[in-house]
Amino acid sequence: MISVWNELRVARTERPHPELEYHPAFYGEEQGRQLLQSLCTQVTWQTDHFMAFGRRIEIPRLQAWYADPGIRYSYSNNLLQTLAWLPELTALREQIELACGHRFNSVLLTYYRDGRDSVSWHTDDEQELGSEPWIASLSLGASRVMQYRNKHQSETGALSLHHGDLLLMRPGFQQHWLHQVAAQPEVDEPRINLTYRLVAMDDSG
Ligand SMILES: O=C(O)CCC(=O)C(=O)O
Ligand SMILES: [Fe+2]
Repeated sequence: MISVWNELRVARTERPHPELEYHPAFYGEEQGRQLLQSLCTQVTWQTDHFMAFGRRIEIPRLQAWYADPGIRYSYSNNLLQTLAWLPELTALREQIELACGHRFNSVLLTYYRDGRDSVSWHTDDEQELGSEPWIASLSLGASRVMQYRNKHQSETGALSLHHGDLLLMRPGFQQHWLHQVAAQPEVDEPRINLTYRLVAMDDSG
């Protein structure tokens, strides 16, 4: 597969680093609007929960998980229900694989209904992703800020992710950095983020 990433611009952050590759407007404006619209209505959005201090708390966003047969994925002890691929998501997967020269077998969709929805500091370092994951993240809809901070030093950064932008997180990013999309109460439009991942097959049956 030919990688086109060498033609792309690296994220313009306060201090750009080699573990992020940023391709603004990877997806066209109108094409993106149509995809956003169709995902809003066709995806089986799930409300997930986590346990804290003995209480079951709803996470502040909706999610959906699409993957090849045999792939199972859980985070924070939540096993995500695997849905069968929608044609739109398969087409996008091919486009993204071609652009970045990496294979993906699953996608986590996150629906931020408005600026009150968020995802707090975390790293995508589940065991199933292996030690050196490539994760491709496409943003649709409202612009939101992704912040990241180094796990070992005080270094931080932020990136404004706009409609149609593609961000490739290289191996090393999950190992050394945490990231979050904090609440931005002034945002009243929805946003969908898709993170394509390569998850190891579950052999446990
Ligand atoms: O919404 C984003 O840009 C990031 C989402 C994220 O961190 C994730 O899906 O793991
Ligand atoms: Fe993440």
